[in-house]
Amino acid sequence: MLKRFFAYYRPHRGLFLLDFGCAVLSGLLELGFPLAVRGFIDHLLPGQDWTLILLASAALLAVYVTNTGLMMIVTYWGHALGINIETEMRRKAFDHLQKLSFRFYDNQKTGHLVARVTKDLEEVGEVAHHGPEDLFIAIMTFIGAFALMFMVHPQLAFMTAIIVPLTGWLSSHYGSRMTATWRAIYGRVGAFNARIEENVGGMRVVQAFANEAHEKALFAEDNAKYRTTKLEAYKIMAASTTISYLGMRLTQMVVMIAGSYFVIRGELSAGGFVGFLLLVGVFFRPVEKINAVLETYPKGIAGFRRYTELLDTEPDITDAPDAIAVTSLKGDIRYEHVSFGYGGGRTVLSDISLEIKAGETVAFVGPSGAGKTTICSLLPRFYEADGGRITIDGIDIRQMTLASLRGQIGIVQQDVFLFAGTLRENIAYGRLGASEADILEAARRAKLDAVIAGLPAGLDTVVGERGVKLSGGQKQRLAIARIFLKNPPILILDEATSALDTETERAIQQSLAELSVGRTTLTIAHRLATIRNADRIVVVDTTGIAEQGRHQDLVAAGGIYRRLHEAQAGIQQAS
Ligand SMILES: Nc1ncnc2c1ncn2[C@@H]1O[C@H](COP(=O)(O)OP(=O)(O)OP(=O)(O)O)[C@@H](O)[C@H]1O
Repeated sequence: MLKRFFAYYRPHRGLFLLDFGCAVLSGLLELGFPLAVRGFIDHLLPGQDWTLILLASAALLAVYVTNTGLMMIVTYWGHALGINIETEMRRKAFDHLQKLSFRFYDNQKTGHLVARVTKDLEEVGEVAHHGPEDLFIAIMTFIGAFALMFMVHPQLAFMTAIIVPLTGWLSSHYGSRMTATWRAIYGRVGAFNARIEENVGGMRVVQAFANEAHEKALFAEDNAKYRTTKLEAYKIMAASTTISYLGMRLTQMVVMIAGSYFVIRGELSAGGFVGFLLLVGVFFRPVEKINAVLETYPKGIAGFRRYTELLDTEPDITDAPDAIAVTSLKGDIRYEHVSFGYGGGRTVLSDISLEIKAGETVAFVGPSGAGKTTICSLLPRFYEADGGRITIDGIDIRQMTLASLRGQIGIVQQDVFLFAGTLRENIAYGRLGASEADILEAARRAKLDAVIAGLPAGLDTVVGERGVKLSGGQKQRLAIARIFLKNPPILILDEATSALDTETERAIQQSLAELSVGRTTLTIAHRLATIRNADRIVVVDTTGIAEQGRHQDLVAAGGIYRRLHEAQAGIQQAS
């Protein structure tokens, strides 16, 4: 994992060396300070020469200014290095999300995924900046301070060093506990992100059912779990900082007593004594650093693990190495012995074979859950068939690049997803970069022009999140306009109008019929009246394709379709 982490430094080698070099230099200058104090007390004070004292002070000032400059470089460029790495990781994570299939998203919570790309990577960025530098400086300062203490007074130095094993034990003990706790915290953050996301997204349902109290209780549970885990982390943090503080003060006491003894015996100068006490402070700085590291490292490591987990999720639907980019397909579709299940051992489609001619309109009907939507979802490869194959114009769809295949298929669903931008942006989603004239033409063909003309901001009207500011019919029209703009040879209309009132449905059906002209159309409808004119009706039930043919023929055949037809005709008469 470490190797994988450091690979991200490669493109920023120069920046890393600059940051690292400056940080090391700054650490060395800090290390020299106690020695300067020793020299000051032992050599300058007795001489009482103000010229020398002022000269030495000026030299010290120069060192301070240099160090300030170094620290500025480290603070800015070090963080720049961190954010560069974080940005690269975030780009990769987001790119990877685009490649993962419906099957992956079926099993994910949005909030968890959002946390991975935002908060997790922020922590990784922090570690990327501070990690190697802090560790190196901690070791350098530790060894450097000890060497200097040894130089000043070896016996005192050994007494101080007794504390070293304690420090080592502290860092490894608290380090592993903190990593585990931070992992848990991230899990909790993901859980309540998901909870908030779902609550806000589904607020209309929450309020419609007046289930606010239920939602509050669920959230309170997640929030309390987060609090408990965070308190656990703070407990570890408090213990480690207290112990290291106590360690330092105790060592200083030992040095005070033993140092006084050596000064009285004339074995240590006054300057050496003060310098040594300052060195004890420097010696303990790595311990403080390690405490800081204990806080940031585990967060970063936990974040990086979750990031790599995401990157390691192999996309299950990808382009074959020899896939071809298809353009202008005619739209002859064949399902050959296709089988499929969503997992868990249940087969949804078993040995389905079906041929649809270019330009033909085929309607799928049948009981709920029979697999009508599933049949259509396999065509753009939203899911991959487990057995058999699907071809368009004789080419296996797995031999086409995903982007080009999906570029040939337009989908209008009952639940239209709109982005929070303007009408213009949402229509242009059908063909990014389309001209104003093309967008207006598509809107006209989808009979959205009257709606646009009635809006003060016209095409620039903001539709609200998921298009909440539009009516169901308007959203459908927008979805149709998108497809007019995209102009694909194949259409999938998935229960596109079943949620609309009869009049709007009729108007939209007319637009859909216009959209279908000259395109191979697969349509799924619950209301048989809307598909009566289809070239062919395919009846799907749990056994597969039960019957197919034109409306009149199927009614005459007296099978499932006839029963469905009579049931619906009965309902319509009754209402
Ligand atoms: N993403 C999914 N993951 C797991 N199972 C699924 C998924 N989507 C559908 N199913 C299951 O597959 C079966 C077929 O579903 P499908 O949506 O294709 O039926 P349908 O005929 O279109 O139904 P409806 O008319 O109610 O929309 C159902 O039993 C359903 O529960």
